[in-house]
Amino acid sequence: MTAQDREVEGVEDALALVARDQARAHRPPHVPDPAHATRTGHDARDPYDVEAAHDARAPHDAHGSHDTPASHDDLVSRDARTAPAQPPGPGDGGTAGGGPAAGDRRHGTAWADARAVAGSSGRAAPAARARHVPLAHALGEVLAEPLAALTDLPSFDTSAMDGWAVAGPGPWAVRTPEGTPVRGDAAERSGILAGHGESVPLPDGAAVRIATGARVPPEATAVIRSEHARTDDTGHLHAERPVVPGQDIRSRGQECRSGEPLLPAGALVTPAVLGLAAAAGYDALLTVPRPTVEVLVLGDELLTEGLPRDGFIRDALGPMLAPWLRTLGVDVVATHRIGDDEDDLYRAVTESKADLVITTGGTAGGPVDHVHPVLRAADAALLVDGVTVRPGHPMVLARLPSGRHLVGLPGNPLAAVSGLLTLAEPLLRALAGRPAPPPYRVPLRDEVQGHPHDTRLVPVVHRDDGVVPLHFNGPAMLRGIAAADGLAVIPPGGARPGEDVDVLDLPWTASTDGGCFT
Ligand SMILES: Nc1nc2c(c(=O)[nH]1)N[C@H]1C(S)=C(S)[C@@H](COP(=O)(O)OP(=O)(O)OC[C@H]3O[C@@H](n4cnc5c(N)ncnc54)[C@H](O)[C@@H]3O)O[C@H]1N2
Ligand code: MOO
Repeated sequence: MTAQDREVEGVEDALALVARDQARAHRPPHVPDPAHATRTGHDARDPYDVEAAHDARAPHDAHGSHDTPASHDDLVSRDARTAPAQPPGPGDGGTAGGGPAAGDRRHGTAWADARAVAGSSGRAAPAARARHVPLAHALGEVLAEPLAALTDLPSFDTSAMDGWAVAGPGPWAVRTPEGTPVRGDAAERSGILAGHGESVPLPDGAAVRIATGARVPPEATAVIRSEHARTDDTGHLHAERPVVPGQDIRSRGQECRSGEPLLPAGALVTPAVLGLAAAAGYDALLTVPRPTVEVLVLGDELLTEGLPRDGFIRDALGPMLAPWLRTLGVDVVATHRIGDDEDDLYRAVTESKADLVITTGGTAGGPVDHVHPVLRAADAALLVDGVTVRPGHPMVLARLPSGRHLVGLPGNPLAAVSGLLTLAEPLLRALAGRPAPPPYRVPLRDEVQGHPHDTRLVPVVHRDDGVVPLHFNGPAMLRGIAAADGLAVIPPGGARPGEDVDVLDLPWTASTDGGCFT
């Protein structure tokens, strides 16, 4: 690990903490007013107005030249929408050199199909060996077997209050836990405490001082709270309100019986699950290990610090991906920066021991775009080669001969986010044994223009009356997504105001996701 890599790790940890803190709020606190985010002068124009127009001129040629001037006529409004072109189904089993998935760069796999292929490829991966881990290390993993109670809970009849255990009707003769009559202060001090062994049975007409959490003596019929009873000089206890049999006694097995299933296999181990498991008698849990991921950031033009200069730009993906991935419950083993060198990339890909290698950049057909040549040389099977989604259409999913996976994210930063959510997230969820969050739809507040044939993923922010699409959503821009709390899935042809659209939550806004525990 280089000094730079170590520095990046530090930044990532800090961002992971920010993510965790933000997960506590339903929506991120920093989300600006969408009116501001969407309508601040002409710079806030949807950049897709330009880039989609180019794409619409040559919608079937992801890698062709885009030299036609932009025209507003090329955009497709929802009203004018015709039935979207049916892209081919997901390819599977092609190789990087050809085959059903590899060949059709002109269309690519439909967005929903690409996600399904990624998920099923993760599920089909050789099952990661579940193993027992101490409770302290199980947070954020997934149960590989149901959590069954190892004991009754509570495991004995327990006093729910500080007070007096009594048997039968009162008044009661006060005694010590051992059965000796007692009065005055001595009676107050001689009670049954939590953590003490079983005391002698309490005969009818007797009372003994008892603490919250202590074992109720056999034959006791109720517990009376200290504030609801008084003792007299003769060593008797008097209730100051009616006593209901069983009151303030937590009876053994009230919460569960030994062997009773408490949670199903596949449940995420949250802090509450750790507490329940400990209460139910567990020292260790059988869990699916977190998938491991190695991130390879490609590009000779990337700087890791300071201002962009002389054609160099800052690496936006190195600082973003590892913490984002950690919110998905994975173990990011390293983020490495690799120049535009094919041999280095080949070595890094084929020597990685991670379950998933994620590359950034180099997916297109430029002179130093080495992802496809390396996958060919590594004899990888291309499961998804291009997706009909904007941004991000050159994304790629491959399975290496070792059975490990590679996701190639396009270099444009928002395109990389699109690839992350389209391919990496469903794959990693499946590898981790985690269920996908239930899909949900929300009305769109403002119209979003569509691509004629491709799905669009557009950063949005939730408001009471629906989701508001944010501008600055071009493939190279992170300004929109940084202010967003979700990505709206815009079907080919676009969506009108009020139309329901699918929304993908960002992990730091989905507090039920479990992603904040990493
Ligand atoms: N002739 C064509 N060229 C391109 C097409 C096309 O269809 N025909 N598609 C464009 C689209 S869409 C995308 S997306 C990109 C994908 O390119 P690559 O995956 O090969 O990525 P690069 O060329 O390496 O980089 C693209 C862009 O992103 C910047 N970049 C790369 N890495 C980072 C990073 N870590 N942080 C910030 N920015 C990064 C890079 O400097 C480039 O500007 O291809 C288009 N080209
Ligand atoms: O539009 Mo590219 O697909 O920049 O992602």
